[in-house]
Amino acid sequence: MNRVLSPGPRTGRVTVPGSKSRAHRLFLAAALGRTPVQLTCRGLSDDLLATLSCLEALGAQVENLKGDRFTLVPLSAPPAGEILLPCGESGTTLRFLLPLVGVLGAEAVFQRRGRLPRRPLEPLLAELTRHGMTIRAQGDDLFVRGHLTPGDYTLPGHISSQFISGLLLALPLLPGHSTLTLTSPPQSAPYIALTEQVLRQGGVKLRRGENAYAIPGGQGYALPSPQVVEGDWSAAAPFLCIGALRSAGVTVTGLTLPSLQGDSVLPALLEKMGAVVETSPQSVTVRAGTLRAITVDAGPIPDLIPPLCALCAVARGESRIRNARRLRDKESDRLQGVAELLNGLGGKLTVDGDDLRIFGVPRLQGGTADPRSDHRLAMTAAVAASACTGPVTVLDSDCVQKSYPAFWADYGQMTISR
Ligand SMILES: O=C(O)C1=C[C@@H](OP(=O)(O)O)[C@@H](O)[C@H](O)C1
Ligand SMILES: C=C(OP(=O)(O)O)C(=O)O
Repeated sequence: MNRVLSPGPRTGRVTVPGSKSRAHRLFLAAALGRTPVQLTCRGLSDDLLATLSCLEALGAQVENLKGDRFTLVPLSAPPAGEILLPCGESGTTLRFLLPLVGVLGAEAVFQRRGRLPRRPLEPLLAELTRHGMTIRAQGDDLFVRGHLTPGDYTLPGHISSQFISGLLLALPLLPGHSTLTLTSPPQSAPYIALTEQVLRQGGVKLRRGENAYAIPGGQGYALPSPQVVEGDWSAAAPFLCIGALRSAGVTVTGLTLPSLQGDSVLPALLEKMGAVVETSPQSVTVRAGTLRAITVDAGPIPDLIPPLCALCAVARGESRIRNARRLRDKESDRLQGVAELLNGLGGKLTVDGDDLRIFGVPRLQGGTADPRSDHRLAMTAAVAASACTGPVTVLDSDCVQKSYPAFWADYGQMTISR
């Protein structure tokens, strides 16, 4: 559905959904444990529902679903025969479940939608194949069988941290000792820290050396119950950026500080740009200041970059987003996509190799924004509308379902304050 956004700065208060990254990991750890875990996660998104559907297909059970709360009953043995795993467009679901299916020795078909079949997977597939699994692509589906064996695994660190997280979650369940060596320094490193946090909470041990892990086998998950998933800093980002455009500001609740989520660095980045930030244990409020350009390394915070670019588009001076090549491998080519989307609304952005250069202008004009079916680009258009003089038409705005189904409802509740 196309959606027309009125121009102008917004003010209001928003409660964000539970962290998608933390929830994926907790759901897996719960499904692989011995006793049921009660989970509360505000605003389950399509990606999280995909993970839950796959875990159910593998034999776990979702029980007593009431609003945002449910009980996950662990899987014992996966059902015999070919199991269909509907991953939707979720990279995390696919990359985390591939090695786990090998641990379970299940025969499965990973179903991929949207851009997912074209996102990077090769290095992970090569390691899984080298360690006992058979993987065959047919159209958008991946046919997988075989038992994963313990041993020495090697992965590049700079393509997707999800390859690394997937192996770290699965290898401790194998009967023997494994190692995982990274051949290049990890990007998206905070996401690996989130994985290590859930492993610790599940009582799973591993030793981290420099770019290598030693992973004892024969372990199992024992996640304490209940678990309440903390708020999602990536989902909060568009609203916090909108707050920086108006002195009345925006308050976001449901977040935790400090948090291991890499995107929790946003308040510090906004302060550096000149916004006024107040944090309390319950909320974060961002208000306008005189916005100035910033230079940011996209490596640890890829999902923050699109909404931040909308703010940089109207900050004084030239902003630089460095090391942003991996933005090309997300639900869309976000490097090109964010530049074209904001330029279409009156911004001045250029892609310069792996960097983005953003030349701040006083106001954006508005127009049509094509998010390329990418939720983070659709939310970026919503930030941009707050800095526009004319309306913004967002094409295919429902793509926000991937991470934040209530996004437009929450956005619509803010008031436009001129
Ligand atoms: O592990 C995770 O939860 C994620 C890791 C990041 O991907 P990459 O490691 O591919 O950068 C991030 O962009 C994605 O939205 C979620
Ligand atoms: C890239 C994302 O998710 P995934 O890799 O899980 O598809 C995202 O949510 O921005």
